[in-house]
Amino acid sequence: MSWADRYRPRSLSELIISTSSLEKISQWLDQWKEGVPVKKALVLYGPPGVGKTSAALAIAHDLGYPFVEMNASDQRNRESMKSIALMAALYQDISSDFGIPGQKKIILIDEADSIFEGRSSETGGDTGGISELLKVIQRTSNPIIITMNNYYEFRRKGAGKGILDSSLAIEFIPYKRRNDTDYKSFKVRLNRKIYEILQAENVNVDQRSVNEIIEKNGTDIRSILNDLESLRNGSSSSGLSLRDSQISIYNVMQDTFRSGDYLKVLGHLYGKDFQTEDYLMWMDKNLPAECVNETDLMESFDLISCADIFIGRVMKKQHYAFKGYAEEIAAGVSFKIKDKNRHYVKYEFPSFIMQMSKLRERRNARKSLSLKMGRLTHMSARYAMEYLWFYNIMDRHSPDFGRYISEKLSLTEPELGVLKRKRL
Ligand SMILES: Nc1ncnc2c1ncn2[C@@H]1O[C@H](COP(=O)(O)OP(=O)(O)OP(=O)(O)O)[C@@H](O)[C@H]1O
Repeated sequence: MSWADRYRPRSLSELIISTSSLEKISQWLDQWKEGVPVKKALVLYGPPGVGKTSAALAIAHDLGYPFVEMNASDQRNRESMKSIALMAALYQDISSDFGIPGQKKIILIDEADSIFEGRSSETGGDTGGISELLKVIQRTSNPIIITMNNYYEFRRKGAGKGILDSSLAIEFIPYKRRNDTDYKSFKVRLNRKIYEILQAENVNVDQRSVNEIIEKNGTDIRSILNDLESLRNGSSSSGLSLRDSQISIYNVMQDTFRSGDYLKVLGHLYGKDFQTEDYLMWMDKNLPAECVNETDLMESFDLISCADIFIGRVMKKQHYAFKGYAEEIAAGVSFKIKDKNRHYVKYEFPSFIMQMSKLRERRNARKSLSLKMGRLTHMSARYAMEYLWFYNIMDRHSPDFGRYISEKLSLTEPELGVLKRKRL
């Protein structure tokens, strides 16, 4: 199943449409909950891939009605329209026979404008199907939803005008200008949807590539999702690829543990934009959870420690060519793990990196606190740093001191932590 199908909005609240369109649809739904409204048909029109069919399905879901669907491009003739009408009528009769009063169903006529395709103009392109549809609308007590691309073309032909006049028509994507607030909210919601899909699919694409895809496809969400998916499959026509985009440490690690494809992992490592030493730390932390076989675990750790030696040489001698050696050795873990773990493993953040970042934060807080205290007491930051122990004692013996200093110097949370000598 494609991403566009898998992530089709199920309810109206998940649909990315303008507030005014949503309001109109909601009002129409409310009317159906109370009885049979004057406008029994809802026409949703707009360019492809903007959510017309999804909206119809979401309406059926939200109303809790079953639906009968007819794709007009498949069966364009009078008979099929008749059978729809018959089914709708039958359904109600059966419902009332079984004592289920008022059970309605939605009749969906998808891509209605294709009913005219290839028809002669003598009858306005209509072979009877459209006039039959008009009759269904007039007689039915079921909600009818009609989707189409070209509203004005439809209106010009046969009974098209009659249908549109007796329906509530809503245009999809009526963004007038690019700085329109609806367009802005469309982009925010679209980005959120994309982010959620990428998370669920465990795929990492950088924002630049996402923006380019949105820019290229405009408001066609189906094409946007298709392009993103083809990026993942490596068959993108957009000129972008995951290589250009950021590949997360998480994905590379997963490929190292599970793909068994040494060259693929090496390719990721050459194009990565994270540090090799971070990659080694992540591997070190998560190897035990991934390896189900002790020998695999031992041999993999051996490779990681070997790679670490080369990273050490990079740091000591500033010999950056050794980084490549470290990567080639570490990627070897992909063929060391022979027994693949088939279960889901939640990777953990390496505690060392976390500890280091906390230490870095603490060091910076020490510096900035010393600078502030130095200014207050007319001494250098370096000198003030030597007296931090003293300020801490002052604070412990007189809580007012801490409060006073904190307010006077507008101390940040980490700086206050240093003053109070809070543990990391
Ligand atoms: N407004 C939207 N909100 C959320 N997802 C959308 C929206 N529009 C399209 N999509 C995504 O694109 C897919 C295709 O949308 P849909 O079939 O509803 O478009 P359409 O407007 O009916 O297109 P067409 O005119 O080609 O039939 C959906 O399954 C969904 O994943």
